[in-house]
Amino acid sequence: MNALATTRRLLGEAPAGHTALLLALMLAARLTEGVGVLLLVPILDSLGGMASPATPGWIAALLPQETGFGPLLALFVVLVALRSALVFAQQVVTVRYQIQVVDTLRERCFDLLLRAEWRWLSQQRASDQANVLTVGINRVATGLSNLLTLAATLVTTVTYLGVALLLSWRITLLAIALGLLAHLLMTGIRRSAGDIGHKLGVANRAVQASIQEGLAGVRLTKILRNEGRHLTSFSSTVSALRGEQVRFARSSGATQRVVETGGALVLALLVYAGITWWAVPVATLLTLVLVFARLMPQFAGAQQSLNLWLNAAPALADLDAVMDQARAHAEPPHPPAVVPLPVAQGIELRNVSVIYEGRPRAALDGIGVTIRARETTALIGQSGAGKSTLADVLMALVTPDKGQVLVDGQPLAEGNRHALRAAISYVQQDPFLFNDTVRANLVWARPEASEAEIAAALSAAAADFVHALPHGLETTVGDGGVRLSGGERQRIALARALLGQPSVLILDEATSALDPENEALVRAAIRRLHGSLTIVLIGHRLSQLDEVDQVIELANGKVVRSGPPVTPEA
Ligand SMILES: Nc1ncnc2c1ncn2[C@@H]1O[C@H](COP(=O)(O)OP(=O)(O)OP(=O)(O)O)[C@@H](O)[C@H]1O
Repeated sequence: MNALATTRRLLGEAPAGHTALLLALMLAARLTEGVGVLLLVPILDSLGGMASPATPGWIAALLPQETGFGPLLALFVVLVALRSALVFAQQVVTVRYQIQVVDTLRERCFDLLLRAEWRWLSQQRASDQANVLTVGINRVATGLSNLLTLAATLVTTVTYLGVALLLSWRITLLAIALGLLAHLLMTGIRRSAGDIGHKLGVANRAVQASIQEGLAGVRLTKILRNEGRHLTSFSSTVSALRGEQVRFARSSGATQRVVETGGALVLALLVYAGITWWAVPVATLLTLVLVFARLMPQFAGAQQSLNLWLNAAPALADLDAVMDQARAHAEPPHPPAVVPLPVAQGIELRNVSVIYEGRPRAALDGIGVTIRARETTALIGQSGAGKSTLADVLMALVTPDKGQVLVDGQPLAEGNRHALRAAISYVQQDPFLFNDTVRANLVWARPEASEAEIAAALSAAAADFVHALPHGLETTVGDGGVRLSGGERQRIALARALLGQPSVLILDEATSALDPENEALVRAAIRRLHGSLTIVLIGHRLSQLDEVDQVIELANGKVVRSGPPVTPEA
């Protein structure tokens, strides 16, 4: 995406009224400033002592007859105060404008990601998405603020040039010609700003991934005593980022200094031309020098803003790419109030196949199984056999590439995916808990749950230990539940799943990481639930087959065994 398209895209995000107000404020502030500058000519004239009066006839005609030095100065101060008020209003509106555009973009991107198909999401790098939503969007904000500064600078430049044209068109045209030449000479610098911006995006993603993965795997890092290696790899990604930042600072700093020096040269040339070639009156020349002296930093600022904008533009392109992909993989929208499907008879997978992109082998290959209602089904198989994928199909998280899902004998309609999901609760091997209280973690499944329902769910999940915690239900569990043991986390996750009042409960390796005591507690809880709801137990092998009505064994994405459990010979 080039910078122009990016600009159009960003402005498209802003409410038109806001853009118009901002431009109107910029224009009014700059016009007031221009009038104030023009007023300097009669003020200088009124001081007397000038060789020849310079006030053009049209300015004199606008002023009351014989306006003295005092009233002219007072008018000047009023104009400066008015300009300050307008600039202040413009600054406030600019910040609001910027916040609104950036927050809208961030929220829309986050929403698109949350509503994307799980199959696509699971293949993305979460740290890249986090980077786009944090660092990337901040770069977009910086870019936008520079774009607005650029707009303000351009309005100021046009106003000043207008004032200068009114005073001396020859000097002004010479100044414009020199300015355009300088702009052309800086083409290379602008191109490099865009290029560095792109590299900064890559470097930022690497740093984010390094932080996220480093922190997520800190336990393993400690065990393997790999702290030093992690730090080295982190430092090298950071130093790559810093390298790009320094390159950019050097190129934009050089631009400023070149513009500053070139500016002095241009100013000297203009004064020389004004005095020796065109005999411009001193008051006019002094005012013009003031105008151009103020224009030089504006010009330098415009170059700087342009560079910063070009540098930030790739971040918006990255954001757009993520949003486009998420949009392309969006799940069908669901109605605001989802009524769970009853799942009174069961869920049947008929000849279901799932092939992940880039994988030579199907994760599920022509699967035909029925999960019967209010029975407990054990889904077993070696690692990679396809168990989790099958669970994802059952939960309507993954739509099969081939075959059908039938709920109570009816093919599952696209629009009913959320209704099926609402009927199912899922507990995974490493349950996810928010860094909040136990209560908040539980009611996440059903915000309207009563105290009695919470207590019943805790009891059914053998999680009554919660009442003995220092603050009971109000105890904070820490990041991901670190302040609880694995077994406690698992039982809270089970209680949360039960609080959702599911028809189907899927436990994905829910006990495999637990010690025998905790495993026995969770298993006993599951046993008590037998017959009251549909349960799917996922595991590599089934060490304890009690209360299991059906065993489905998968290997290489195919069903290799299905039927009642075989009781070992006594
Ligand atoms: N998001 C994904 N993208 C690409 N391939 C995937 C994805 N998820 C699973 N697979 C592949 O699909 C196959 C089945 O994986 P799945 O996770 O369903 O097996 P599993 O039986 O649950 O394994 P485990 O017991 O190790 O969790 C594997 O070859 C796996 O690598």
